[in-house]
Amino acid sequence: MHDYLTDGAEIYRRSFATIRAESDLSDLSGDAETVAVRMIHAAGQTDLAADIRVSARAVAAGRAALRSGAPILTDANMVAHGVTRARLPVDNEVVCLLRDPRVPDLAAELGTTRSAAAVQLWGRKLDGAVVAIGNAPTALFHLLDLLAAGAPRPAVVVGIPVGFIGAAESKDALVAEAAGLGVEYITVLGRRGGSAITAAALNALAREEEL
Ligand SMILES: C/C1=C2N=C(/C=C3N=C(/C(C)=C4\N[C@@](C)([C@@H]5N=C1[C@](C)(CCC(=O)O)[C@H]5CC(=O)O)[C@@](C)(CC(=O)O)[C@@H]4CCC(=O)O)[C@@](C)(CC(=O)O)[C@@H]\3CCC(=O)O)C(C)(C)[C@@H]/2CCC(=O)O
Repeated sequence: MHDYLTDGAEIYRRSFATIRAESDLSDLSGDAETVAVRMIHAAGQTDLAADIRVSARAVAAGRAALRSGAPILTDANMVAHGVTRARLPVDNEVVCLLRDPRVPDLAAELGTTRSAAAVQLWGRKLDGAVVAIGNAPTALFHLLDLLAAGAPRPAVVVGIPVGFIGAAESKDALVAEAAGLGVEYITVLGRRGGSAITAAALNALAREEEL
């Protein structure tokens, strides 16, 4: 028999104590810190803190949007499935259009990925929404292009795509362009990111709690 911890609450307690002991969270404000802690928890990497960037009003804007019933728009089904529905304040709609039947033709027409084409289909739903891009760099680039062209403003962009091709660049563009576009953001600079970290950030926005 292996000797290991089986009490879920105690696993969480020790986990968050370890994160707080090993992470330098000093650059993050109070509400950003609680979101960052959940992101670090999902990544299992305490040095993630150094790369996390949260714009000044991102957490407040995201929480207010969710309380007022805004939808969550995601690039990947993995992000959508990671949202803990019980944490959502008003049973907010969680939307991923990647499997919409219009997507393959639209992607071919636009000459881009299915992930980016699905973003195009968000349309007016973008207005005041909580956007979460956790997988596809092309989805984040396409969103920034749509916003620059005058698309409705989401309340916050949780933009944390992962990978080697375009991920760091798309997140640098988000940070550089957000103020000019009038959007709040939560991101992780560099190659790291992904659906789990993004879903964790959404779950932290969905319910305020001290960890
Ligand atoms: C280039 C792509 C990347 N995908 C990565 C990592 C993961 N992707 C997984 C899965 C299951 C999916 N990835 C797609 C989004 C698919 N991935 C791509 C694209 C080819 C292009 C996106 C882009 O570059 O912006 C993309 C297909 C598209 O046309 O948009 C997915 C839709 C593919 C599919 O199954 O059809 C699918 C998402 C399904 C869903 O959740 O809805 C992985 C689980 C990989 C695997 O299956 O082994 C993994 C998940 C990572 C995560 O945490 O989300 C990268 C690394 C992001 C990479 C982009 C950058 C790079 O460096 O290559």
